[in-house]
Amino acid sequence: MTKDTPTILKKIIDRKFEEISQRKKNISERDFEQEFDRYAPPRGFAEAMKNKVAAGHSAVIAEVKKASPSKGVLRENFVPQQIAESYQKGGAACLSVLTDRDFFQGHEDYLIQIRESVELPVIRKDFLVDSYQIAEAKAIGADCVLLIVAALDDAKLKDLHAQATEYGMDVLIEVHDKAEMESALKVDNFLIGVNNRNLHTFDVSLQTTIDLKSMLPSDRMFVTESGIITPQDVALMRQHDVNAFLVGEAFMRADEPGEKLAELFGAN
Ligand SMILES: O=P(O)(O)OC[C@@H](O)[C@@H](O)c1c[nH]c2ccccc12
Repeated sequence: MTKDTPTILKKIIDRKFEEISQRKKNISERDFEQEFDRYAPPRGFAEAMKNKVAAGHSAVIAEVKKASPSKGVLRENFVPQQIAESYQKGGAACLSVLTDRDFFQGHEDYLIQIRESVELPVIRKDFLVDSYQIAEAKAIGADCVLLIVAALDDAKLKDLHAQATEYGMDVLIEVHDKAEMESALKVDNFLIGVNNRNLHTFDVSLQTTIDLKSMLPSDRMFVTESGIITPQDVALMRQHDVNAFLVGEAFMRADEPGEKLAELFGAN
């Protein structure tokens, strides 16, 4: 890959800006504001994570994701509410719902449906780069939003974080390397996710978590994200004192996603 080759992340973000400008023609940020109370009150996402850990369990964010750019379709039999109910039974702390349509075959409606069918807090998983999308997340009932440092400069990260917080949502700030971790730590936020997948190349290595773990002050929660597939992966993360996880693929490929969750994490 040369310096000028557009990375996967860059392609996704270019498309996001197009999507946002199209959506703005139909619905304004003001329109979203009218909807803010529809799904109130927000469910404490960070609180649910903390409670699991305080009770001596792993805190698992279980992801509802039909497809990904690197793996294609992960699950043919995709019924969002069924998956969410299965996760709730299996002991998930929180749910993650992909809303990106073009690359992950997600939808905002999945988040709405899921939040109506379970009691768990839900994060809107998307590539959020504009205040419009934060307002949209609030309007569809998201309890938390993902902010990806690789997609934002420091000023934008700070602004979107402030906006989400003002709306009463929690934030998961995602990083992949030391420089991004430094940016993330400039923001006063509890949940810091380390994505083991490089969003430019989509290569995955759990070593990313191991390398960045010591940078996080103990008053924050470290969430390891992506590439957790086997009991050995879980054991390796626990050896490094990581007890919060974000898992998608391993669950989505299982017939009963929640049973797979209980099998991978239940022993603890
Ligand atoms: O399916 P996996 O490898 O268990 O990964 C889940 C989650 O971490 C991954 O979907 C993810 C992490 N950060 C993202 C940002 C955008 C889209 C997706 C993601």
